[in-house]
Amino acid sequence: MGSKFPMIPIPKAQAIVLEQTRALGSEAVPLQDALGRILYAPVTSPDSVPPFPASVKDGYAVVANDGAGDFEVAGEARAGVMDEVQVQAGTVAYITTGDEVVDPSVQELGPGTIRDANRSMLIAAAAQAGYQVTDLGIARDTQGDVAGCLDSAIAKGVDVLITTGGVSMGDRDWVKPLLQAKGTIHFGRVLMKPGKPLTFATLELPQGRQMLVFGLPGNPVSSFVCFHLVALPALRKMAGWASPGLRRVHVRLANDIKMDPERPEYHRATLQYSKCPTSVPGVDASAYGWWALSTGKQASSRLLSARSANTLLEIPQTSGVLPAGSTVPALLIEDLQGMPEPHAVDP
Ligand SMILES: Nc1nc2c(c(=O)[nH]1)N[C@H]1C(S)=C(S)[C@@H](COP(=O)(O)OP(=O)(O)OC[C@H]3O[C@@H](n4cnc5c(N)ncnc54)[C@H](O)[C@@H]3O)O[C@H]1N2
Ligand code: MOO
Repeated sequence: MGSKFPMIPIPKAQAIVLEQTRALGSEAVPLQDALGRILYAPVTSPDSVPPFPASVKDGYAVVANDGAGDFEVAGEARAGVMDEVQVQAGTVAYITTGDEVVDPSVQELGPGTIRDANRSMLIAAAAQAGYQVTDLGIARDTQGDVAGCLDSAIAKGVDVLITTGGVSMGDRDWVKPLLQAKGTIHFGRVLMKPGKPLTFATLELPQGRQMLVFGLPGNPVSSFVCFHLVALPALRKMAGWASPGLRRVHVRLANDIKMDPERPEYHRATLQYSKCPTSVPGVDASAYGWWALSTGKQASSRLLSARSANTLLEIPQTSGVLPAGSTVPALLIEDLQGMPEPHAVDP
């Protein structure tokens, strides 16, 4: 029997998620924990900048009243008179599911077990977005264990819960049935590769609050792609970003890419500014440009396809091959500080 959830396109899934995501008021965090967070309200400095005559160095002088002004979080320490700052509120928790999944620190893998690749990856990705994630451990594939972990997220009153695994069609895939019993599933299948069984639900919490739940597929790459495409924009909106979607640029392919007639693919690639890093017919080998180099085989179990990936190429759902040299839309998932240096391909 097929899934009862309609397959929806990714832009629709993203729109549903953002519609359900609210800004949540403010919380105080120590200044040093405010990296990546958005100020809840403007902060005004009582001091002039610079706070003493330094015109030789700085090239200007101000009177005290001219020096006051609003600061982003990065400038907050200079704004002064505080060791805490009010930022947009929001809490996040994470649960791995799977009988076969074990803590990565185990010395030797037993038969039929696999180290948990998703937990550290997703907790780190949420940390990059400014959230310290509560780790709720590993739930076994039993109704009781998954329900127990969901209940502890509810008891903690977290605003966002991210889970991996247990969202497909097996009789031990408990995430969807439990979310349906405890809340509302907004979608349970998305037309995307990888990540088809991606699930999004909302659960009502006391005092009119709600918890957003992202049931990401267990395959490590599927969870990585789904996190960036669907959960990250929600975290950004909750954090106060006015425009929380991934930034799209247009780049040229350095490799041929085979397309899939069944699903649009989010192909992991490294975007770099360089001469063309491969030999592409008709391309001037001495000219610089923005090139996307595929990370190789894109199987959803091959986490190496995420290594060095700073972009997801939006490969259309159709048959045939997109030849190297074609221009494609690309979603940025990292800053570009780590991209290969141009001179690395131009000694
Ligand atoms: N009848 C159907 N079966 C499946 C469908 C379908 O449409 N109909 N879709 C397939 C697709 S596509 C995906 S993606 C998977 C996702 O299923 P689950 O979310 O239930 O994932 P699991 O079965 O729990 O795990 C999949 C795979 O990944 C490994 N895994 C899981 N968690 C981790 C982890 N934390 N660290 C490392 N590896 C992990 C797990 O061992 C499995 O090998 O469903 C298909 N099935
Ligand atoms: O949609 Mo699944 O993520 O292809 O393996």
